[in-house]
Amino acid sequence: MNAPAASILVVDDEPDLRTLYELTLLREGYRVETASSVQEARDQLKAHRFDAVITDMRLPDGFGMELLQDLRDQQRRERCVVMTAYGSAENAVEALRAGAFDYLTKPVDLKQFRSVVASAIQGTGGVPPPRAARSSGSNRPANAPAGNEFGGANAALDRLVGESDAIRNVKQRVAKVSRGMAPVLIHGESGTGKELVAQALHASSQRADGPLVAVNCGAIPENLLEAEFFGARKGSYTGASQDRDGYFQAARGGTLFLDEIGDLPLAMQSKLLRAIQERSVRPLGSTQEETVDVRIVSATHRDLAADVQAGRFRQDLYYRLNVIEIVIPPLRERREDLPALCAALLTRIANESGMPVPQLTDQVLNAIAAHPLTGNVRELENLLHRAVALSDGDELQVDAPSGAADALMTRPASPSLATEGSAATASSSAGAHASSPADTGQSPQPLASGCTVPLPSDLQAWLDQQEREILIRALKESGFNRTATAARLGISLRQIRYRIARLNIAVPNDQDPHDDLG
Ligand SMILES: Nc1ncnc2c1ncn2[C@@H]1O[C@H](COP(=O)(O)OP(=O)(O)OP(=O)(O)O)[C@@H](O)[C@H]1O
Repeated sequence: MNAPAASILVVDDEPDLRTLYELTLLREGYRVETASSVQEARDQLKAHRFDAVITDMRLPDGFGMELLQDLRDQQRRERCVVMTAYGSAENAVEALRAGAFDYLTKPVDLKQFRSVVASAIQGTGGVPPPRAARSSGSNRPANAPAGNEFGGANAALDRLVGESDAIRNVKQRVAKVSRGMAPVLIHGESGTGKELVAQALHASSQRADGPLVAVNCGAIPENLLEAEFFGARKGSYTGASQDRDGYFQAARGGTLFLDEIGDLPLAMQSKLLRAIQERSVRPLGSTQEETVDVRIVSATHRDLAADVQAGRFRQDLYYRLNVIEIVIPPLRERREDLPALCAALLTRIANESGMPVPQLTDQVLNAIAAHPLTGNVRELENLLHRAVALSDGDELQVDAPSGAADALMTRPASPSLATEGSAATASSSAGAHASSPADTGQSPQPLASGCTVPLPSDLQAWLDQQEREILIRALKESGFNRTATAARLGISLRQIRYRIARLNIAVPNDQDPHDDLG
């Protein structure tokens, strides 16, 4: 039995245009009703359910936005596409922010019209005609739930670990805005999970079966940007031996994730803006425009508003990309997520290396929490990778943060500062009192008075040098016996080996009988 074709309500007060849209849609195989005013549209919506509503913005008795508002207030399933006058970017952005699925600019390009309608009815339950389904670039049957390829929308959201209010908000926002075409700008420091959020947006959208193309805008040489983004025809530049698609073409029917968007040079920003506005691109060396149906998600760690002020980023592009903003706060502002994140990351790391999941004890958690983790979840992930690599059996060995190393270097005589537990003293510097685990994650304590260490211009090199000198001294004093040196400094054998290797210390043949263990 064939499912009924998708049904669409077209609202426009100009009879000629209404007829044009109606005929176009009927020819595509949809069922179509029309209305010429807000009131007529309301009557139609009272009497029928549709899959999509396409409405002009200006109507004789009100605005298309009112219909959009009605649909939202009544929690109706119809997706709404708003038609706005050419050049009124504000209206389009306002409509998207208010929950419109997408917008079209007048005079409407019929090819674009068909493609936008096709993507609006995807996943609504209404069946798109075969031709429209093809042009949308998706292989998924119209009524299949979104998110199949990535294990479902929920699975994608579950990968975003954290129970803090901040992460909860992020997840709610992803769930709310994923179904629609509104561009999303994700803002967060490096390593906070921007790419993960982009993946969740894609997987929760009706485009989940289409491609997700991720581009690091800062990593592409400037002279290749245009060809990489828009494609190139054979012979259009030296080395272009055949036609090739760009990111826009590759992302057709899916999502284009533009990471580090703030790194895009100004000239390319203009070209990108044009592609987004026109929904079409012209490959290098081609005379033909190609329509592209992609959703744009971008990300940045920069303050783009400040970049706009400073003239480094185009205001109109910022406005276009930032229709919906998702902010991911740094890890230091959501320390309560640490236990869940550590557990999830450890499970992932252990599974990847085919080993049992190590135990996450309070002591280990405290040692991890002692790190300021300015590199956010990525740094946490690296720390756990190292902890697993250095672990003695089930026991995770968490590196002391460099602040603690500082304490270790300047007070080698105090064994209590060099024990495993000293990781919790991360935030205290030389001479400062060891803080309790509850102090973790706070800003570094000031140096105790009387400490006259000159400020190094390269902290890491300085710390390494101190560590090196201490290790060499302790090794010499124990006759280059690594086990004894490790015991003397209160660290494990594995850790001392790791440090000796890291600092490239040449140790004469060690006759330590334990040394070849592990
Ligand atoms: N909430 C989270 N739950 C689970 N894993 C996370 C979370 N946030 C980040 N990660 C993991 O941390 C690592 C870094 O995340 P991601 O690459 O998404 O960050 P990013 O903000 O895009 O970084 P950058 O700006 O440096 O590109 C990834 O391995 C990711 O899976």
